[in-house]
Amino acid sequence: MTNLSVNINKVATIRNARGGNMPDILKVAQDCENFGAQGITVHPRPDERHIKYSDVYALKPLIRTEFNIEGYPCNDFIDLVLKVKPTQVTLVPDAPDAITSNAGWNVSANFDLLSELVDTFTAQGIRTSIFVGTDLANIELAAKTGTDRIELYTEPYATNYPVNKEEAVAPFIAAAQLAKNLGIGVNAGHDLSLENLAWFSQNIPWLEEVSIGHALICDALYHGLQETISLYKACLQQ
Ligand SMILES: CC(=O)[C@@H](O)[C@H](O)COP(=O)(O)O
Ligand SMILES: NCC(=O)COP(=O)(O)O
Repeated sequence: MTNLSVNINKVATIRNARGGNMPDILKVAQDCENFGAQGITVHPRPDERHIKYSDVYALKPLIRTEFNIEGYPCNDFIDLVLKVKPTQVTLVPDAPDAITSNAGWNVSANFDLLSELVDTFTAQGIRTSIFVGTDLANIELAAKTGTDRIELYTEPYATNYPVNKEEAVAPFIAAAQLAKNLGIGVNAGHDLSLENLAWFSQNIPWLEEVSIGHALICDALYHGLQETISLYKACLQQ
């Protein structure tokens, strides 16, 4: 079974637009869980333009499912994760000014950093995941850091899906198969949507988790949050 983790960054973006507390992201996170989400993902960025560090602390005691914190491992982020102790930390190599995540790690160039971080978080009982593209040598190196999982960066899949869905998913099947053979779990995320999720899931049924935010929150404008979460979960059950 593949778990759906709802990324609530975009909900915080709407809240921050007016400086008040509407929508209440703590309530939204709890409602996502009540509506069937199996996890909540947040991706705090240094400028706190959506999820704020204070949100992450406030969410921790409320989350009953899996809590996944994603982000670039600057000192403040590492400190936050060690204090909050989420279920999972996903290490993402995005620059502080990135509009959104736009690449996976070059593991070779960051091997010592990633290995040390994996050790640090593992020692605190936090599951680790490293955000990567589909390059196979890079995934082999990621496994050598001792990470529990990788998260496949699916933006290239989402872009190519409307052009040729077989070709779009092929490198992701190979990458996920290699990770499975290496004994590490596979998560996926970025630009997954109601349009492209079912095909991805059918082709990689051993996927542990998808984290989805942007498209899911956009769909919720039309379907409502409860129905939207059901629709996404249905894509994972085909
Ligand atoms: C790692 C990843 O792909 C997502 O966490 C994405 O970066 C969401 O961040 P934004 O909500 O800032 O786009
Ligand atoms: N890890 C990916 C994520 O959390 C959500 O990405 P997106 O659906 O907002 O593109």
